[in-house]
Amino acid sequence: MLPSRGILRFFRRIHVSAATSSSTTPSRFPNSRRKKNAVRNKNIEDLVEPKKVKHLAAQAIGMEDWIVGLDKTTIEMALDEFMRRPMVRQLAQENGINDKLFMRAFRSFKEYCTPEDLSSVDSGLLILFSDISKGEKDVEILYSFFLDHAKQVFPHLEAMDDLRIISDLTKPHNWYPEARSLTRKIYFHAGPTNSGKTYHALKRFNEAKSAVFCGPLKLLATEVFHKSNELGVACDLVTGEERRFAKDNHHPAQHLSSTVEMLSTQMRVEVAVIDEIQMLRDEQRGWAWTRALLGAAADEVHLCGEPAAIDIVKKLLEPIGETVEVRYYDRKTPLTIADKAIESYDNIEPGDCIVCFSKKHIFYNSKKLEEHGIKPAVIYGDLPPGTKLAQAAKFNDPNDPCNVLVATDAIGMGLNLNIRRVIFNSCTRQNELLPTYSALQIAGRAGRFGTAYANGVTTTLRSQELATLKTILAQKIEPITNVGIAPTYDQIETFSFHLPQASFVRLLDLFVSVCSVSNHFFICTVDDMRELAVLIDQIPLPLKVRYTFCTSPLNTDDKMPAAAFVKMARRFSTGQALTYEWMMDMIEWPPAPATNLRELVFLEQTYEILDQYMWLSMRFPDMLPDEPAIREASRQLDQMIQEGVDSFMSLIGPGENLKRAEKSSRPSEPPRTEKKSILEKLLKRADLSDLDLEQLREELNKAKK
Ligand SMILES: Nc1ncnc2c1ncn2[C@@H]1O[C@H](COP(=O)(O)OP(=O)(O)OP(=O)(O)O)[C@@H](O)[C@H]1O
Ligand SMILES: [Mg+2]
Repeated sequence: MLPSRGILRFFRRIHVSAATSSSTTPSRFPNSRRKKNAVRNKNIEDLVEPKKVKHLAAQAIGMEDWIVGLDKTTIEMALDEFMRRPMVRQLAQENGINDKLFMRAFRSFKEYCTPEDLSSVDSGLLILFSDISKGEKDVEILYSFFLDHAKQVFPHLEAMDDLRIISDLTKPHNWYPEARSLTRKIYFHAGPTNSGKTYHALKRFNEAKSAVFCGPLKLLATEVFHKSNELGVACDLVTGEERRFAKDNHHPAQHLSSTVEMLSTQMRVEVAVIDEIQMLRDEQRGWAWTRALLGAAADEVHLCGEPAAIDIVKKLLEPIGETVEVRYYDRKTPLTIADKAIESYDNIEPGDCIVCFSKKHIFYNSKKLEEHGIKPAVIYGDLPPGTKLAQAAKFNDPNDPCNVLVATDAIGMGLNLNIRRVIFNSCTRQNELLPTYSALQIAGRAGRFGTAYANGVTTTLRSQELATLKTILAQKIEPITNVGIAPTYDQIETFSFHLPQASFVRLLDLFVSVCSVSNHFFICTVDDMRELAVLIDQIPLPLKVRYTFCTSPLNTDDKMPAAAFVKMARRFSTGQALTYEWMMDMIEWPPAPATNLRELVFLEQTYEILDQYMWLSMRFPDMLPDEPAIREASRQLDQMIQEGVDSFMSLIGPGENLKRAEKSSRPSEPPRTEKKSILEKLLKRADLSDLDLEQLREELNKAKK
């Protein structure tokens, strides 16, 4: 969730109005990192902290006479007997105290009943112990005292029923009254990549009187925004960080292109397009597609995506009584798998795109290409949008000498680039084999209809991976059975009323551990949101502000942006506005142009901080009032980064340590671990490719130094 993905990496982006209204919009989410929801696997008893129960100050007069002969040992014996009774355990279970909690509560109870000075114990209890020691009462009589004590130790027990009701996420279709007031017509444009799914949905988008497009990427939303306006259909753009108007903010257009997280479920339109609907399955961002599917308040909802999502979409809409009309499309141009891998950079041709899953490999391949006289365009997730667009435009321009692209799978969704051949640098991402749907998405970028190269080809860089790619691509895409879901802010807030002492981090953990979802859903990963929450846990902020801060798409793995995030939260908490001057002072503006990769990464991270400002400014314009000036600074920075990327070769340089640059990059893309020492590999086999030889040369040179 976070997803991010996800309860919650779940929430990556929050709706624009969320900070100012009590909207039921869930929030957040994620960037492309994939993490498991560690919190989800914990039980509530692992999360709650026992509270210390104090003894009463005053005691009943004459107590000493009633408890003559009672001592600590007698009490301990009675308690141990109590603890062993099956009936006691059963009663405890019925009160929500499972075995683990029972033992923790029991230990506390025992400690409470046996202090150094027995007279500080509750007199009613002492009398019971006295009666038990005389055989006048059974130990089970202690249960009500134990239960009271357990509720003081674990206050959540008192509110358990309420907490379960609040965190019941089993009927998410009921969260969207606006959509439920309509009988929506749902169309599913299904087919492989490059089959015209988005094209057909966008046709309806442009024909309609009012419409919203929900895309998976900022780049795609921006493409739709530009294309619609070029067609004469006035269209605004909304992403997490920006709102652009076809005309001006006094005249919002009837058409809106946005990233899926930004959809307002209160906005009534004729047509809603939800692109890449199979993203419902995404561990971090899935919640945003589920929310859009159930919550888009449109007469017609057009879904575009893999046929693997058809059944689950039908199931999700069943309780609402909405039916789905499926329209199938075939791929418009052929896509073939090459017989041979690339093997040598000498075999790189115009229209080639090398797809890598880490920045290190982006840099490595760019360097190699430039050594072979090829100057590639470069696209990866951390680049600012202006740089990405400029690189894509350069690559797409038939008159530009740049005709080779090196990119991460950031290009994997819906984009139309002039690629003839998609070359996989590797078939594994984060040490896991690429899933078939992901490999098909990426390979599907080759041979886009209407581009210079109609016949798409895919292959690998190294021959030993080609068979793996073939196997992956030959597999059937499994139908999607579960979709992501995330709670709304209101649910978290109500939860907090019952647990006023709990910090926000604990609140999140408790929510994830208690909440219930039905069969077709999973809670998106909360980890990214939680990481942000941990950073600012000690800073006093109202819940809604804290929540909003934590739903921002900031990457906490990068130290510099994380530190800036804390400083911004701290300043916010003092009630002082985050001004342009303050921001510039904090980031020591202006930065120097990058002369090496590390400095380029520094610029990217500075950009991330400015981006964070713009994101927060959309939600708290009064506290972050200088968005225009910050945007201008971010534009300048985008330009500097663009120049840096354009002169990649000089940045990488012969002695540049790619590992060091990678270290500062997102660990969402860790280095490949399967890349063993080439010497080890050679020991196992006899064939040697050019790439192997080059790697060997490098390793030997390094060893020499
Ligand atoms: N009928 C058509 N006439 C003209 N151009 C078309 C037609 N259908 C598709 N195209 C163009 O072909 C390209 C691929 O189409 P589109 O982006 O709709 O494919 P898709 O199925 O959505 O692919 P993906 O799964 O990768 O998102 C686009 O540039 C689109 O404009
Ligand atoms: Mg598409």
